[in-house]
Amino acid sequence: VYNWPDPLLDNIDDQLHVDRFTTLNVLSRDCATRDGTTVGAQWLRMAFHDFATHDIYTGKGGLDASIIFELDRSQNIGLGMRRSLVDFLGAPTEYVGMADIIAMGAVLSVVGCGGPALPFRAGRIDATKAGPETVPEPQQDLDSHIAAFKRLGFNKTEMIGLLACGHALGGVRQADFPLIVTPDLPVGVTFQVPFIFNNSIVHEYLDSTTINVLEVGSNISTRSDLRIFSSDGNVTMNRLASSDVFNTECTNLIRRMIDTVPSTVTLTDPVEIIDYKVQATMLFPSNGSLVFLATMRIVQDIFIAAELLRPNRTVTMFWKERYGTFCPEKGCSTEYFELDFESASLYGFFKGVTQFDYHRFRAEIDLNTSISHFWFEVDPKNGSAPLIIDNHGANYTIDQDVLLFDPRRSSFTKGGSNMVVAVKDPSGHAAVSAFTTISGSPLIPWPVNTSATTHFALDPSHPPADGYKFYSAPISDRALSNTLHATVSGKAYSQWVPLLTAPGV
Ligand code: HEM
Repeated sequence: VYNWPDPLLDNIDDQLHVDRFTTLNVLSRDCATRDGTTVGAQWLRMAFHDFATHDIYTGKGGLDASIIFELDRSQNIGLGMRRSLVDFLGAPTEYVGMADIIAMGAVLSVVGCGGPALPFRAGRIDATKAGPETVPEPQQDLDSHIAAFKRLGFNKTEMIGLLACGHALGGVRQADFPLIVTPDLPVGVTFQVPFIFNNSIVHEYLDSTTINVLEVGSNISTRSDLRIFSSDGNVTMNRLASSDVFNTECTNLIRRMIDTVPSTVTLTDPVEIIDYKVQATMLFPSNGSLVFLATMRIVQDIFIAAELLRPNRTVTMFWKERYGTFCPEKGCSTEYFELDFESASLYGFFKGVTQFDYHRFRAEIDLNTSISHFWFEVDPKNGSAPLIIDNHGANYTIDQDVLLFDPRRSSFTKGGSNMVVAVKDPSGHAAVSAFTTISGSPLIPWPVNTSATTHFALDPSHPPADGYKFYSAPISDRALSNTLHATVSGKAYSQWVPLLTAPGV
């Protein structure tokens, strides 16, 4: 169960289900073509090669993004690898690793090309170095492939299935494999004719109409698909000729592939859409009060402007004081000031959600009594009882009001931002820093995120106000997210800042 705050599940939920949250949904949509193949094919191959370093005997390797350190190997040749990493570059955060994004790429590639919506688990941990050189290669013989897949945790039947599922997308490029795609063949040879995820690969194999060079290429030693597909007398391929069986088995096999992680890693349960989700919270001092911003996202299963569908529904935010008494017994409250909505991703559609309604709240909080926790009441005004949304009874707790990101005093320019932080600190000598996750690295030639720690200084252009002192520091425009840290009067505080602005700032 998701409980707020949970930066990992929070972000994965958005990436998977909210169409415009990430470019990955947009890139993978309609099985978009690129480089003579499809974006989805490039992503799925990437996931396979990352997984292919696993070893069931040692429990090491698997979906761990070690591929980032393995790109110079001949077994990972291909433009698609680097292209995929560039696609994925902006998607990880301090809490979401590249390995989760590579796995998500496989899920989005299948669904984006018309295949089933695979369950997605989160929590993979990124490797810090290369894994073994163990990706199966087309010139190897059948016994080597059986042994390689056994080491990956897949028996012969499962190997045939996973290969048929994987080679439903994409093909072999002459530029990458000139000895396989020989000059008598077209420059790019696809594994199956339609550019969609279905079992044509199986039918074209069974009725000998295939153009897959790994089956019928003139170089016999690299006909690895043929050797594998025929290795059990076609029992598996005949079974996969049913498209229902193909979809069910591919769901299971590709899911197992992307869930193959080092034995030290524990994945979450499959990520489901969060029905009522608190987002974009910010608390900061402004003109004699504390401003508190929050968004309540509610899922919808009908695509229609929220006002038309729910003319009477009210959504109210409540909160209680941190110190003393100020609010009425049932809490201080406010209505939302804005309602907008976003379309669900294709993957979200598969889970029955079409759109998300965003109720934006902006509360003026009494400076002296501050805020300790908040919750919501959703009244459908249709005769059914109002619903209390309170983080499954635990309330949405604001753990401190000492160290706060101040979006109004911060300024954002093209070259980055001047981040201003408010600290309730009588001494004026707090040690304030930000741990920043940065997209890309100037030091390494492949796309990988890095991190940096920035130290803040008291900012004379923002004089003390409302009991707070203001510290500032420049933050790179490539910052993906920041976590603030401060030690005030010997006590450590931290605050995660995934967003630099929010509706209502
Ligand atoms: C014995 C096992 C396998 C061998 C020898 C093999 C070999 C190959 C080769 C030579 C290519 C061409 C790459 C290029 O031209 O750049 C390719 C492409 C591809 N492979 Fe495999 N593969 C194997 C298993 C798998 C598996 C298990 C999957 C996924 C589940 C997979 C997914 C893909 C995809 C999606 C492509 C197309 C990439 C594109 O079009 O950009 N392969 N494979």
